[in-house]
Amino acid sequence: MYIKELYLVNFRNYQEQKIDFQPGINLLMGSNGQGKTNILEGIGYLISGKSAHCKSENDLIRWGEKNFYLSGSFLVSERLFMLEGYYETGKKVMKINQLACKRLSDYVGTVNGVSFYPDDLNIVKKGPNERRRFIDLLIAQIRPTHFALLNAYLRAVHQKNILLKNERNINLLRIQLQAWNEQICEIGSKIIINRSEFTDKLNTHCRKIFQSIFSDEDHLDIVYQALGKKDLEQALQSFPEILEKKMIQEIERKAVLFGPHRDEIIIYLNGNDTRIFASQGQQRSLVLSLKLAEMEIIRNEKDEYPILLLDDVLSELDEYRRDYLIEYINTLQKQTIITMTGADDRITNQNAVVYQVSNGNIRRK
Ligand SMILES: Nc1ncnc2c1ncn2[C@@H]1O[C@H](COP(=O)(O)OP(=O)(O)OP(=O)(O)O)[C@@H](O)[C@H]1O
Repeated sequence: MYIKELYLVNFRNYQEQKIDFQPGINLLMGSNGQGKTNILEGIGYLISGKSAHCKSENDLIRWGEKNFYLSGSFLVSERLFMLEGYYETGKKVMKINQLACKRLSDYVGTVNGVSFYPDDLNIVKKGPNERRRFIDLLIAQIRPTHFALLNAYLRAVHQKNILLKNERNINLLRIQLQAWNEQICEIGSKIIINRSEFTDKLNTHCRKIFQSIFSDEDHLDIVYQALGKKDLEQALQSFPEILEKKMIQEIERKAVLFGPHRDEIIIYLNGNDTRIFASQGQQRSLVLSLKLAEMEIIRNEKDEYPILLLDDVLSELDEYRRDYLIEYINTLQKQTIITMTGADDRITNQNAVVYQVSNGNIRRK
């Protein structure tokens, strides 16, 4: 699959810009702060219906403007898809082939992409939130209903929180909490099952990739701990019981304390938690492995490689890992869009199309 054309209006530092991409390697070159990452952000937004970096879509609107519009034509299994995104405060419309989608779960998954930004290091370095987000986004690309499950689950948790804060009658509170717990259990179990399945897939691919970019002797293990349990069946069986047992604690604290929104995904390298013990270089190689594993998982499920978006990551890697990634891109021969501040012969020699990005303008070289 690949993006043929991108059109942006009032998106970040672009007033109006159209870009034609080629199916192979596309290099966006320019100095710092010119708008290279913003192009990847635009493509990523069209693919996922979400921003990779901004919590509020208002931040994506060009300063001084009231809305933004994006459109892209994509080729997927030789079929042409036109994706569009429009946003103004309080209104968001995502369209596939001119039809507006009611829910994000109706929109995602049409086109797939894997992006690698320098701050993706947080997937390994930071808390479980980042790893849950990573795996949830991966699942949603293949199984868009996962987004619907997450939304339904978060709504139930939100309602339960309101109840815990406001209901003073303890008997009434208990009855209502039981009803919410049943819902949380039902939806939460489906989320846990999806995450567990995809953690297994990640484990299989990531292990092999990490060994090839690091060393054969290193053993990687990604463990999804649902509800604090390492065993999936045990977690699912004990879910209702845990919620029942913890009810008193939740009433005392007036907050929802347990459920898959708190789950951990721990990445072990030779038995040690990589968040604490891996070196910066090992953490980078690990993120690279996770991203390339994501490529393989999507390819296996969709029979096509996703679009690869790389934001200035070559400069973040040491020479060996950089060579590995360049070799990967060159042999992959699929669409890759890379941002760089300076030319790298090993990429520019590979029939790459080069674009010069300068202050919100793009020119093909
Ligand atoms: N909402 C916005 N409206 C207008 N300009 C914006 C907006 N958000 C960010 N910018 C501008 O976009 C530019 C940053 O663009 P971007 O991050 O794409 O740069 P870059 O070329 O990738 O830079 P670097 O090489 O430093 O990563 C900055 O000049 C910033 O001020």
